[in-house]
Amino acid sequence: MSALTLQGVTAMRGKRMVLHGLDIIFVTGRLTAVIGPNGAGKSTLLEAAAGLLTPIAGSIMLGDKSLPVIGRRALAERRAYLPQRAGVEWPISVERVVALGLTPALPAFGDLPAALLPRIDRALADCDLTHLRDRPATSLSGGELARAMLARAIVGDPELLIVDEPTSGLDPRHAIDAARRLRARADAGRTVIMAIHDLDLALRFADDVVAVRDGRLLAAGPVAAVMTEAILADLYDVRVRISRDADGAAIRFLD
Ligand SMILES: Nc1ncnc2c1ncn2[C@@H]1O[C@H](COP(=O)(O)OP(=O)(O)OP(=O)(O)O)[C@@H](O)[C@H]1O
Repeated sequence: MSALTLQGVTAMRGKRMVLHGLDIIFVTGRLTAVIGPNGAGKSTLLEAAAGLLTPIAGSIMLGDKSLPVIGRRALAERRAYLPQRAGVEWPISVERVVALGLTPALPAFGDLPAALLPRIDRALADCDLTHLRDRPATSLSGGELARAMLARAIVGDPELLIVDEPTSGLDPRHAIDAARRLRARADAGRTVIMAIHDLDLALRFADDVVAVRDGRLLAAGPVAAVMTEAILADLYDVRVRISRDADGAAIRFLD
């Protein structure tokens, strides 16, 4: 299992410079939350980390090899990426959508190998989708579809799991379940990276936090070191209070 190391990563979107020389290590066996205001560059950072956006400068290494050296095919077998607005264009079943996460492990033609079916069953159950498995994915609610997309990302048990806003649109029960799933992948030794706006979930479930503002690293490190009132106030430009009680910590944004 391998850490993901970014060195001096600079990236553009169209003609705009969006990431400016980022140095970050995403540690194996840890769940890292990427936080920051809208437009900070979180999705761009995740796309670059997934090898789907090529930086104009800097390097990204998975273990001791850079992503271009690993190559697209081998990378597809080792990492899964869930984009922010994942959607389905065709009315294929939820089960089929989840099975797409196994594509790198599938033969090019024919039915799904029976040996892979238990993995699909497990991912469907983990994301509370068993009762929806035969439904066309195009008929799902936004939150149900988000759960199907998360199931697709985790079904292959990738060593590098990168998810962009995995809890967006989910009700509290399913959001907590999703965060717990990602936590479990990290506990199983995978490198897990999630961009997230729900800071209470980040505080509760993440090990490390990477705070990005204007395409630059504002802070990175263990949750307790980064999710402080001072750093969050600086990051979001709003007053912040973190209150703690027997049930844990909660973040309040003040005017
Ligand atoms: N195709 C594009 N062309 C030009 N600029 C883009 C493009 N895509 C994104 N951007 C810009 O890049 C910057 C970073 O966008 P990005 O989606 O990475 O931010 P983010 O932190 O994920 O935001 P959010 O929290 O709103 O999802 C933003 O200013 C955005 O407007």
